[in-house]
Amino acid sequence: MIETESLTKVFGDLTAVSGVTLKVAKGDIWGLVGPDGAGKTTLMRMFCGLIEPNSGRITRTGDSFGYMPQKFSLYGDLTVAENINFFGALYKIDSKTIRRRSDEILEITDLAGFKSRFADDLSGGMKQKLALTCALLARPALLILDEPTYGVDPESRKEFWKILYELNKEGVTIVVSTPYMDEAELCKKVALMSRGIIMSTGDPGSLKKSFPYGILELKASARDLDFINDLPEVVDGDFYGDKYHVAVYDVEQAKAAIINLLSEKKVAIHYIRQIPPSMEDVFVAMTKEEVV
Ligand SMILES: Nc1ncnc2c1ncn2[C@@H]1O[C@H](COP(=O)(O)OP(=O)(O)OP(=O)(O)O)[C@@H](O)[C@H]1O
Repeated sequence: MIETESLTKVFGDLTAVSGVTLKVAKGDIWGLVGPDGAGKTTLMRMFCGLIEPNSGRITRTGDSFGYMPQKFSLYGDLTVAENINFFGALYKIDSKTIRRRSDEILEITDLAGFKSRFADDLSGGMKQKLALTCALLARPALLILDEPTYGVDPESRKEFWKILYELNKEGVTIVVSTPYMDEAELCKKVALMSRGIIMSTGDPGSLKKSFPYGILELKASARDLDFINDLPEVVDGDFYGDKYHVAVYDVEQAKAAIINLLSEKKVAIHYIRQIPPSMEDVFVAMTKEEVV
């Protein structure tokens, strides 16, 4: 539904999107995953035709798409129903159709009981659901969502993703950007983006499978373990909560080297074990490779 070739967008001396070639197929839940400033919003704006690339090519098939920008402007002093009517009118949908469609969508998004509540009085998660409801009014075959769950609590994020899955089952192709790695796991296909570049694309399962390093999880008595990164056996190490994840070339060799080093430094090891890589492990290691 979207295909790009060597898409590049420059702002002054900053290349926000650099030579991006990708394909979003019909039926995808396609996730654009990367940290703040990676270039996700800029790329999505080009998907929507809101900004022009400096070079490269983009084609989007199908004429209907819904877009939920990162900063969606709901009207706080209008109710849920009034916001829906307002956006429906913007899409030039007649009021009877708006009512019918919004009733259906509000059922899916679980907002049916809140029609007369002012948008300002909704929780963050509910606001996002209302924004999604508005983006869905035109019944788009393609939905482009820019960080729809940013800053939303974990429970509401889960609910939001459930809705995305339902919509996808009904045939809506979904393009969604997120800085959250746990959400990357939920996509059918992901593109990992850092500093304007797409580092890798694929389904989360195969990205993890083709990950070239082993991951060791370590719990030890020290708060600072970054000296482990100096070992030649180690690709990269970082804290994940109270555990330390270390990407390594060879699991057994690295394990022995780490145990040795920690014993020299008199740091007690609670445990060290190999674990399967998460999307976050894959992303972090790829970002490091890119810097090197
Ligand atoms: N209109 C603009 N003019 C100048 N610089 C811009 C403009 N839009 C984006 N940028 C810069 O381009 C880079 C990528 O920004 P973009 O918003 O696309 O990233 P992002 O991945 O969506 O991150 P975020 O979640 O913070 O929005 C950033 O360094 C940003 O400051």
